[in-house]
Amino acid sequence: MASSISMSLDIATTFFQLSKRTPSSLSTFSTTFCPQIWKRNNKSTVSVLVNNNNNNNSRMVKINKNTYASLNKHFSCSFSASATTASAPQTEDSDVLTKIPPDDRIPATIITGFLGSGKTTLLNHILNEDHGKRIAVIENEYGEVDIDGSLVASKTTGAEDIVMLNNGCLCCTVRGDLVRMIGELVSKKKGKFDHIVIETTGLANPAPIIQTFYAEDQIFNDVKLDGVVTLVDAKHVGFHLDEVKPKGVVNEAVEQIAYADRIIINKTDLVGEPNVASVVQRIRGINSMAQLKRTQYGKVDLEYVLGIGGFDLERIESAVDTEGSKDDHDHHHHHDHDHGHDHHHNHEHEHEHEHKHSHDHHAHDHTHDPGVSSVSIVCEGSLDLEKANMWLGTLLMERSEDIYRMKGLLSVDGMEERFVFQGVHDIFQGSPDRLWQQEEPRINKIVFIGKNLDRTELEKGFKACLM
Ligand SMILES: Nc1nc2c(ncn2[C@@H]2O[C@H](COP(=O)(O)OP(=O)(O)OP(=O)(O)O)[C@@H](O)[C@H]2O)c(=O)[nH]1
Repeated sequence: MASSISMSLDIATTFFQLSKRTPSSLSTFSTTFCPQIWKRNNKSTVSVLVNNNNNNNSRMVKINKNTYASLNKHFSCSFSASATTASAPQTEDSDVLTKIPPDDRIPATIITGFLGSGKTTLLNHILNEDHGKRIAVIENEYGEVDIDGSLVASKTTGAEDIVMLNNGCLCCTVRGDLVRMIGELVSKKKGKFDHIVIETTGLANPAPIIQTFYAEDQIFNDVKLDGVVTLVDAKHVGFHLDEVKPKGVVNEAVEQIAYADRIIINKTDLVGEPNVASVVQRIRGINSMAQLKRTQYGKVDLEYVLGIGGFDLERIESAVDTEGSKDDHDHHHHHDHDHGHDHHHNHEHEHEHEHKHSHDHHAHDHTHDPGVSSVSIVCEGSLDLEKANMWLGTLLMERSEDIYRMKGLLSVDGMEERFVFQGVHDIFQGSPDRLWQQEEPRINKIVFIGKNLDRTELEKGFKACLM
């Protein structure tokens, strides 16, 4: 074990290893954010927020340009890092370390989806189901009259349900309101509810809402993001996805799918199976990580939408493991695959075979795809720590705007535990988790979802880090 401990300490000095942020009293410090020089206390865990944009994160510190000059030429970025005492501190003499401490914060689910896709219908379904959970609802209505609010309110039966309303779009004008609302909920009603559900407007881009959960200490310490659920209107989604936006303007329908942990293809009563199959195919091209379900009137099991753990490091494995094959409609897929196959469907069934080698035969070629897509890398072997640090660090600095979400499970040379990580743009969380078993093949798995992803380049970068 001694070697493991010294390795842990060694790795702890690096960017790669320093990033599990746990809720607690946050202490903030400035850092040059340099893997080689930054040391952490072994009894603390740390998260890193790499910030490329002008978000007004109060913990932002300027990077020391000289230190990082060799790593990155584009030095407009600033960085912040926060150290916090882990709730399950590691001790130097403990044999088996609890790497990922328990998290008892209140879970929050974001329900998103284009206008009319069925968000309120789903919300009502959630509130009316007999699940024993006390749910606080934050409703975001864009416009003067909060029609959605009254719809929800009229159907809300549980006394603990709290309906909160506001005007403006959560993703732009009212982020501050969201922070305040959650803050108020927590301070005034803590203990009176078990889950927060936030329904966004149909035009919301989920990214800033997701980031709010990490950027604001006030929220981060009490509430954890459980997952993003995206409703898709089976009939109209194709039209929305195709909509060409002016340069620099996001296509919300694409964004909402890209950030999702769970996708609900709703209104399947309005279209035939071939249409649904093609919708599935398009969605898979954007987001191959999310689970997918087809429904009518948002009728899904509540476990599908609540308690997802989409941002939990403990659940990375299940996210990257079955990546690409998580459609509730397997039967139809096999059917489509047999008769009307194309490379997208192949993709959904080929991961099993690809574990022994990297994705040279990856059926889903997104190379130079200017749109939003998914790229996965599955490859056996162990990574050179320094190279991997450099690769991921550089990638985050240069491409964080384009990388919407990423999840990974890595084997690092000399490290006895698996390293798991997840990221949303400039937010990166990582931690060692369980030990590799003796006979277990050391397979690395990474999934990226983002814009302008070049699979060949990503694979090349990854492979260059292998021992
Ligand atoms: N046919 C059909 N209609 C549905 C289904 N689900 C919801 N609807 C109807 O679609 C309309 C829009 O549903 P909402 O739940 O209000 O959709 P929303 O996403 O909250 O809409 P916005 O708040 O405008 O973004 C309502 O009239 C629903 O009754 C479905 O599966 N099939």
